Amino acid sequence: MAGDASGIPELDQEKYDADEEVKIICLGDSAVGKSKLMERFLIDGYRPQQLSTYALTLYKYTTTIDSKAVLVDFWDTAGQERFQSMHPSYYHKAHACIMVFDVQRKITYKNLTSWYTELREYRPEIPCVVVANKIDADMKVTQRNFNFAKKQGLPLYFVSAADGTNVVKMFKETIKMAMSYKQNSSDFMDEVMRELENFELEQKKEESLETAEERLKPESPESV
Ligand SMILES: Nc1nc2c(ncn2[C@@H]2O[C@H](COP(=O)(O)OP(=O)(O)OP(=O)(O)O)[C@@H](O)[C@H]2O)c(=O)[nH]1
Ligand SMILES: [Mg+2]
Repeated sequence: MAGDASGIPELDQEKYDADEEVKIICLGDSAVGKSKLMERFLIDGYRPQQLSTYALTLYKYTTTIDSKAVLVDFWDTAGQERFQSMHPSYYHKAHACIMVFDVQRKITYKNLTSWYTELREYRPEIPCVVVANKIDADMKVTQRNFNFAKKQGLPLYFVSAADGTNVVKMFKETIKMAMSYKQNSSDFMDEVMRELENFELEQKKEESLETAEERLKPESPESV
C-alpha cells in the first residue's frame, strides 16, 4: 500500500490541476522491473542489484512538449503481493498508467487482470499501457501473443530495462498520452469532482452574501 499521501506537502495533489504537470503511475507485481525501468529512463542507467521499493518513490522529470515545459511526476511503488492493493491516493488525479509484467514469470502476466480492475475502479478513463519487461532474457517472447493488451485495447510494449530496448519510446509515448488525456478529459469522475468543487465554491459565495445581507438589513419597526 502506498500510504496516505494527502498529508505530505510534497505530494500536494492540487498541483496536478495546472496545465503543465502530469502524474503517471506505475503498477505491477513485485520485481517485474518497475523501478529499473524508471532508472533506465531517468538516469539512463541500470544497477543490477536493488532492494524492493519501499512504499512510495516519486521521480520528477521535465520535458518539452509543443514548446511547453512539462513536469512529469512518476509514482513508483512496491507492487508487492504483500500489499495486495494500493491506497486510493495513489490513483488520485493520475493522468496515465504504466502496467508492467515480467515476461519470464507467467503469474505476473496473469495478475495484470487484478491490477487493471483496480485501476479502472479509480480511474476509468485514463490511458494505460501494458509493458512486457525483461525481453533481454529471451528475445523469442516478442513473438508470443499476449492477448490481455489486445483484449482491453491497450498498447503493448516489449522492453528491457537491462539493455534499454524501447524504454525511452514507451515513456515518451505515455507522457504524450497523459498530456492529451489531461487536455481533453471527459472522464466522468473528473467531471463529478469539478462539479463538486464548483458547487462548494458557489455555496460558500452564497453563504457570505447572505451574511452580508443580514448585516445590511434595516431594523424592522417591531424591534424598535
Ligand atoms: N534481465 C533483466 N532483469 C531485470 C530487468 N528489469 C529488472 N530486472 C531485475 O528484476 C529485479 C527487480 O527489479 P525492480 O525494478 O526492483 O522491480 P520492481 O517492480 O520495482 O519491484 P518492487 O519494488 O518490489 O515492486 C532486479 O533484480 C532487476 O535487476 C530487465 O529488463 N532484464
Ligand atoms: Mg520497485
